[in-house]
Amino acid sequence: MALSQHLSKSRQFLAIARNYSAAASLVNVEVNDKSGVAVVTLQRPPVNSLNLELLTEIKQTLTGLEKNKSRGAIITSAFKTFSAGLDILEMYKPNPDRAKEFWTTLQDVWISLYSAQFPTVALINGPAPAGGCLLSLCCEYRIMVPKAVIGLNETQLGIVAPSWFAASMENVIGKRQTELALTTGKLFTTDEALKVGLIDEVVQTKEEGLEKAQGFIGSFARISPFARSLSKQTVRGGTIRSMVKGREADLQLFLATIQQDQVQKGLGLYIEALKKKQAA
Ligand SMILES: CC/C=C\C/C=C\CCC/C=C/CC(=O)SCCNC(=O)CCNC(=O)[C@H](O)C(C)(C)COP(=O)(O)OP(=O)(O)OC[C@H]1O[C@@H](n2cnc3c(N)ncnc32)[C@H](O)[C@@H]1OP(=O)(O)O
Repeated sequence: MALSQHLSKSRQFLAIARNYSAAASLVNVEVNDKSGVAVVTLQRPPVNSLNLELLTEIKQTLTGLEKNKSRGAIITSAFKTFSAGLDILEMYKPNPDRAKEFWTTLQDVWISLYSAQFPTVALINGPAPAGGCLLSLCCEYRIMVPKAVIGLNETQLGIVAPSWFAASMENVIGKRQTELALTTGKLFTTDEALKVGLIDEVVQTKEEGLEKAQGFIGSFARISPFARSLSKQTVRGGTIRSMVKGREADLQLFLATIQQDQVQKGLGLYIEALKKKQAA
């Protein structure tokens, strides 16, 4: 499709996305007029913790981008935190039906973002623990600001990162580093993340990050989108197939795990600690 035609379609999507954003407003989508690349900004205050509503909007946004054959997407945050990960309140004293929908929607978001046909970049403009890190690991390229942290720190909450969280990290930094990171619940500083390959670039500001992200996506201008996306599928297909095959068992494991007394106690203490931190 010619770029002008494509941009016209993108603008239509933007209009729809804006209308949608106006109604719900947890995700803002802006399509760059020149490049056709969508900047997807998470905006659930205060820390973009991923609750059912935010995950649902992310899922709908990704579906819209895929339908409109997006040229690319940059995922970032409107706040100083990229994302605080899963909303702990979705797992603490949960309503079983909501918990089921919550986890299923998280799985859907992972599948859509991990297998997106268009190029994806995470512009990590602040801390990205646990589910925040997972979102960025689904992308093809990660750009991060200094003085932030990123990692799958689940063990520090007394819970275990599911196998597809671990696989997402392993595909980026390898088995050895993933095992060390997961068993300790390590949160990498920006410098450490760069060293281990968990992120690709460090930028000083979000604006610089947006330019770099556009540059990364622009680097595919002369590559056939068909060949590009099939190559991505070749590399990621095994991980996606195994997640999809195991998703019902994964859901049941999640529901059973969060009902355990020990897990509930741990989550309760963690919530208290977060609140005390703010009061101090
Ligand atoms: C094999 C096993 C299979 C299945 C297993 C089953 C289950 C396990 C799977 C579970 C996977 C979980 C993945 C996750 O994502 S868990 C969430 C982990 N997140 C964190 O540990 C981050 C916690 N937050 C922070 O460290 C800081 O908030 C942060 C650095 C992000 C920002 O710091 P800042 O100083 O800017 O803000 P705060 O004052 O700390 O926070 C502001 C308010 O936001 C609340 N908050 C923060 N994080 C969360 C969160 N994740 N969920 C809900 N609420 C959160 C915080 O309490 C403050 O609230 P108020 O006091 O203002 O009410």
